[in-house]
Amino acid sequence: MSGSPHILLAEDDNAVATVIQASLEGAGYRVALAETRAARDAMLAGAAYDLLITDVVFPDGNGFDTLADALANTDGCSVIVVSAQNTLDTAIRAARLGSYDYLPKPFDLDELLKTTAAAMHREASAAEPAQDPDGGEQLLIGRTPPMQALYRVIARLADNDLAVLIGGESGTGKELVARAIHQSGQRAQRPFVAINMAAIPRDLVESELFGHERGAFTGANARTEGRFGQAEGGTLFLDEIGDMPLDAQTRLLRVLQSGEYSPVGGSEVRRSDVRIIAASHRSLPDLVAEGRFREDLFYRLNVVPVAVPALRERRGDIAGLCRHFMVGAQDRGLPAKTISAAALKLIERQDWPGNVRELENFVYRMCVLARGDTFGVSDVRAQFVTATDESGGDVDGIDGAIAGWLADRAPSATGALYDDLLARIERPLFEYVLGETGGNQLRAAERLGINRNTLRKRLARHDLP
Ligand SMILES: Nc1ncnc2c1ncn2[C@@H]1O[C@H](COP(=O)(O)OP(=O)(O)OP(=O)(O)O)[C@@H](O)[C@H]1O
Repeated sequence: MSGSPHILLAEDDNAVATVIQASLEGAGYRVALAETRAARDAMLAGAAYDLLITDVVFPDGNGFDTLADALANTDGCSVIVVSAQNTLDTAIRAARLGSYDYLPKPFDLDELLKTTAAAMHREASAAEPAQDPDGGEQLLIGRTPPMQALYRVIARLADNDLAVLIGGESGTGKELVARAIHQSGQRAQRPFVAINMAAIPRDLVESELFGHERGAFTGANARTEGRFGQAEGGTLFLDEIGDMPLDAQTRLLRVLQSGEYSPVGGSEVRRSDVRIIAASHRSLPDLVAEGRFREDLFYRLNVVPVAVPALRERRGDIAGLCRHFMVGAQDRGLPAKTISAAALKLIERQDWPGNVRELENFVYRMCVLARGDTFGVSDVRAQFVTATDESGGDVDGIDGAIAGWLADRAPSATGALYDDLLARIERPLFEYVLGETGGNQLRAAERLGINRNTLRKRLARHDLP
């Protein structure tokens, strides 16, 4: 076995280490084990490994803090980071350290084996360890697999200037993703400038983007700097790019190709150094097919497509987002509240067609309107009813009502749920049908499809006439 690749596995949890070690050895690798950060760093200095698979949180400190130094002494050892700290910051720190990949825990052993095999065969040039940044403010909340996938893409975009096109439904967080790409990259200290194409009158788009000289058009009383100028050295975020008029698209394409632009009404040529991130909630290929978006501009912007998942595809993030927005509510001067576990379950079942923005507004509304310090199921349901009335659609329906009823009950309560729920449903059902038949029990029984005597007995049980 001495010729097979040698892996150092740094993992303080014995059970996890045993499983990973067995799986790697089963695939033919030699595996050495380090249970602390200090042991890991000492072993890296003392022997040559082809690959380090390392956890992040160790009893003797954060595994990232010493990793760059420890790797500097190795002969280009590849790294796979495995961590339960599933934040964007972890993905970015892993990428910055030149790690081959980052696997959020829990992960699939097959996935680890695939990543290990790929890391063994990768090009040596991919291993340039970069500076390890300090963890910044956490912008994006979410730890579900779709968010992990998104973090990995963002981390890979941090150290280059490739154009990015962000897709995703309205309110999913596209602008936040653009900010995260900016903040985690080398332009972080330079401006991030956002412009929403849908919000600018057609005639003003070019002057908004490139600025104008005094007197360039009626009303241009002073010289202004456009967004390209404001974003110089940083990132320009073009939101709702699908709404950009065709002539402005042509101009933008020219600027992206040449790296130069002139203000409207001016002849001075300026060089531009901005990273372009565009976003659209509409499908740009569809707009291209309809002749409303230039195909060449689409390809220029779509160098790296990034898809932001809808909230209903990551319901597991809803609780964390709710807590995040409840803290945010206090920053906005709204009352501090907590939320019951049952109410959270109800919120998690919603579809949230307006995505995170709708959830955020919902939480703020609850903070203002709910009585008491804790939102309960009834508070949440009352707000859903309001939302249904506002949208004219069925937000929750009978499934939601049953979920809410169940959520009010202790999970350990057993034995009577079925009868209790039927009794709860029977009363309004009977009342409604008897109302329709003017109190005629025979016709009500026919409509209900049950025996008249059965109906009579049940009515007596509910004290209904
Ligand atoms: N993952 C997230 N963590 C925390 N807040 C989020 C997250 N995603 C979205 N938000 C919040 O939801 C709101 C909407 O996000 P954002 O404006 O980025 O969405 P968008 O996809 O750009 O929307 P639109 O398509 O309408 O422009 C913002 O207040 C943002 O802060």
